[in-house]
Amino acid sequence: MSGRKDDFEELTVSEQSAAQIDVADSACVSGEVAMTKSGRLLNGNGEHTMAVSELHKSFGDTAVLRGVSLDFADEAVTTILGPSGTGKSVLIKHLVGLLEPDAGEVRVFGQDIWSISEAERYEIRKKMGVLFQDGALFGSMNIYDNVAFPLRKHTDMTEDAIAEAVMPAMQEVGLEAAMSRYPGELSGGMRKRAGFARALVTKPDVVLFDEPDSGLDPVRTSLLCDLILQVHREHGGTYLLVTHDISTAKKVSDYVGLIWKGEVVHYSGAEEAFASQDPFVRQFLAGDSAGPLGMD
Ligand SMILES: Nc1ncnc2c1ncn2[C@@H]1O[C@H](COP(=O)(O)OP(=O)(O)OP(=O)(O)O)[C@@H](O)[C@H]1O
Repeated sequence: MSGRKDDFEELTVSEQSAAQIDVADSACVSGEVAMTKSGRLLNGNGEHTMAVSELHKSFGDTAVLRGVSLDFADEAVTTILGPSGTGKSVLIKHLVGLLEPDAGEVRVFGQDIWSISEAERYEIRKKMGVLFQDGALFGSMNIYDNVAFPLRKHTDMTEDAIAEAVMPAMQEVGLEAAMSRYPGELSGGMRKRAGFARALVTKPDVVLFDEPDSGLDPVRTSLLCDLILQVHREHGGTYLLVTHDISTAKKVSDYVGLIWKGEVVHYSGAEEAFASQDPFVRQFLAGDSAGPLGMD
């Protein structure tokens, strides 16, 4: 059932992408880190499950993150909104250790992940589930094997134990009837759900969603949001979504941040964000062309 390729070079681009992020999908060890429930957000010094501080990242001459500081509320769903190209995916890649900051700190489970060894960073990544934009599924594996992949790769679980973990994840996302199909045979919404099952199968304490709504119509986006909320209600965890879709943010968020040109221009509880009179927030949420947010 595995169909797994071991040689990275032989994989397609999409499979390489999945292989790179699969390090974030592995067995979760709950309760290792004492979590604060303070809900303190911007620039706090408290130990949240996940926080970034004065994060800077440039590619060549282009400064993408310019001093981003965010505490992500534990056991809540936070959405970071922002126009395309503003650095949202780059932020997520820092949190899972796929990109190293030029300056600043990325703290996850109480550790500055760039001041520890690669082996320690790897252990932290294993406690995080990630749903990347395209689901990052292996095209050469059926859905069951895709979801089982992190368990086969990072644990010594037997196939029976793996099935016991994979089947509930499949049921949770409503894909039990499609598990022998290949990603190329699924709709975009089904691929997202398969990616979500893959992110969930290790029961991670942290789940990151990079534009979960990308490529989905409004109804499927809404259904996926319902699913995210339902799973969060059942299992808890610290969830972070990045998106430019306001309806997604309205539906799922406990907290909302807005990033513009690599800086946080707003961060608050969701209710406050959607009622905000801040000109950046108002313009973005209203989709107005007039205002402080421009094309460049
Ligand atoms: N590895 C990289 N090398 C060079 N430039 C990069 C790299 N990764 C991201 N960038 C650039 O960083 C900027 C921010 O990209 P990012 O993908 O984070 O945007 P985003 O806010 O997620 O946008 P979208 O909503 O369109 O996905 C873009 O200009 C992008 O081209």
